[in-house]
Amino acid sequence: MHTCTAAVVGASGYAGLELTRILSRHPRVRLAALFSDRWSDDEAGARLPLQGPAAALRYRPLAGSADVEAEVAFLATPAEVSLELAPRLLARGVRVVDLSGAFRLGDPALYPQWYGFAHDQPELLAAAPYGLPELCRAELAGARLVSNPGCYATAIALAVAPLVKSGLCLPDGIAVTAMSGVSGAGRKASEDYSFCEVGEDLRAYRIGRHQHVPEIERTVARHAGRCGPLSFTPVLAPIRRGILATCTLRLAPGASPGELARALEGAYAGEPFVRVVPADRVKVADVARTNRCHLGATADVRAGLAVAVSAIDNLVKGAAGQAVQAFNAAMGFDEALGLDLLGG
Ligand SMILES: NC(=O)C1=CN([C@@H]2O[C@H](COP(=O)(O)OP(=O)(O)OC[C@H]3O[C@@H](n4cnc5c(N)ncnc54)[C@H](OP(=O)(O)O)[C@@H]3O)[C@@H](O)[C@H]2O)C=CC1
Ligand SMILES: CC(=O)N[C@@H](CCC(=O)OP(=O)(O)O)C(=O)O
Repeated sequence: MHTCTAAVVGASGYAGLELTRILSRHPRVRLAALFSDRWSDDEAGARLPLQGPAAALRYRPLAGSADVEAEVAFLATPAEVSLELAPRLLARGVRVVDLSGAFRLGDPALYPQWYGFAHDQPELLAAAPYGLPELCRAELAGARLVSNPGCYATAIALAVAPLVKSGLCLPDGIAVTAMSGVSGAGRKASEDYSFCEVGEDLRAYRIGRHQHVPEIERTVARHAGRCGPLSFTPVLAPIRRGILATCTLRLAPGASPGELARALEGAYAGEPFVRVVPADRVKVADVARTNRCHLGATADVRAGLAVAVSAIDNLVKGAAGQAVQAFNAAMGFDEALGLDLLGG
């Protein structure tokens, strides 16, 4: 049975740590290299409670990552860093799963506005399959470059896309508010994310201009045929991890409340990581440290609106777990390999 050698770049970050944990226990993966500048030469076992051979690996500086001797590299790096690394690694025959937004939007013209940099890899951008297996599985088999979805985008697209596709909700006028734990911002040492600023507080940010807006619109449109401009308000919440997204959609004429939950159940029947539950039972605590998304929908008939609620762990289904799920799909492995130990 083939065992795939893997490297994690950005291994000292929150997503990189989670990837290291998951990959160190993946039955078809051997972790071969961990790249981190700040932890260069430290033993992985001294930073994380790892078991097995992964504990003896030493972090290596990112400068040497052109020499990645692994079949697959997981890039848990900022988007500009991934944009530079991915083509170099692909040219050396290394398969790449990128956790950043560098390859998510399809169109290079969108990058200056939403990510603040110009994109110089239009061919890779056009060709990179989107690593959200529940909605884009067909693209993933054999992929050499996987573009892993954003955390908010995962929670929101999984809730919204089937409701629009079913015709029960309209593609225009969708509005979403989603709260995220602070780990969503990465290991930033800035005042805004310090304990005293974040603790016991809630605040909205980047209203209507968050980088996941075009990603969500693209994913819903590809799955459901159309998605009008979507309004998104992210909110920073005083928890470590987890996202709760509340999505409001206009009900189509004649759509009945009971049909909404049935549309979600039909869309995700047989999916190991998506559970449909009553909308007021969707809880971050139930998905924390797992690769699951819990979601539900109900109708506010008086207002003519559907309300869909979705919860994920931003570091697992929103980042590292999803990356491993998409990697499994690309390799032809069972999608749950290495992820089942995180909790069923
Ligand atoms: N946190 C989350 O919930 C999610 C994150 N993502 C994406 O995954 C990627 C990693 O995120 P996350 O782990 O949160 O980020 P962190 O900030 O926690 O970690 C990023 C890591 O990348 C390395 N790095 C390499 N080059 C640079 C650079 N120029 N500037 C800063 N860091 C650099 C750093 O390691 P070192 O200094 O040791 O080399 C750092 O630890 C990002 O693209 C992020 O947008 C996606 C979905 C969810
Ligand atoms: C709380 C918080 O700050 N969250 C991050 C989510 C980052 C993410 O998912 O990633 P990409 O940068 O890869 O799109 C944000 O809003 O930017």
